[in-house]
Amino acid sequence: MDGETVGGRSAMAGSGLLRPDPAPGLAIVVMGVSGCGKSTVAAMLADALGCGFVEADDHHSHANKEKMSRGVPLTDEDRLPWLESLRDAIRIRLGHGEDVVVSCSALRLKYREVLRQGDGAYKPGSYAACRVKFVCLEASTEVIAERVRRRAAEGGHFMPASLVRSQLDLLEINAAEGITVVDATLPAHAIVEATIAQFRDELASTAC
Ligand SMILES: Nc1ncnc2c1ncn2[C@@H]1O[C@H](COP(=O)(O)OP(=O)(O)O)[C@@H](O)[C@H]1O
Ligand SMILES: O=C(O)[C@H](O)[C@@H](O)[C@H](O)[C@H](O)COP(=O)(O)O
Repeated sequence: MDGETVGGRSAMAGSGLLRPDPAPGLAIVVMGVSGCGKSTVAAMLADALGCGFVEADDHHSHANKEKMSRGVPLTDEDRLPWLESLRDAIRIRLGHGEDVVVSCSALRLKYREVLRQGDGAYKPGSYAACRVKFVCLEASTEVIAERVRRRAAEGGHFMPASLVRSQLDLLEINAAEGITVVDATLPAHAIVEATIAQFRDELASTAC
């Protein structure tokens, strides 16, 4: 039987039963410099929530990956289509009322503003109301450099250790944005648990 909306709630026509609107879904972007652990944490978080996972590295053009592998930082022009592709992926999930976890460096406010537009109702600057939230993993330069060096030496990633400096130089966090900053040296499962606890009331997902 078709439902109808009554006073912001769905009613089963004829049955008299009121059903709350479905939760609108939440996007959690795990952000930070290369090597901070965002892919590791984001994949575990999506798994725990039973929701979709968007890995930003999978949205880079071949040209972007090739440039970074040569040790050349991306320009904002290189980043824009990448960020827009991630914004669109977020918008699709939120449009379906689903949660989604995204792993993306999102180092600057202007990059995060593109991702926030994944919430079609987002008004620039209304950070608290936005359905796109950010969790930033932070660690010392030494810890980050060691992780990236080890990962590159194992041959599993295009990002060279030489780009760590430019990543750290770009990272900006503005207090007004309300970004959750987490110690990236904590065990990944502890970061996942703390993140779920923080956003529990806003998540559509009940699978954790
Ligand atoms: N919480 C953690 N504690 C210790 N090592 C970690 C942690 N998270 C990730 N790592 C390791 O650090 C390296 C970089 O992690 P990765 O998830 O690829 O980072 P990013 O996606 O931010 O570049 C990997 O070798 C990974 O196994
Ligand atoms: O795992 C990593 O090392 C990062 O995710 C990396 O692959 C990311 O794609 C770059 O950070 C490019 O973007 P920025 O130059 O904007 O950080």
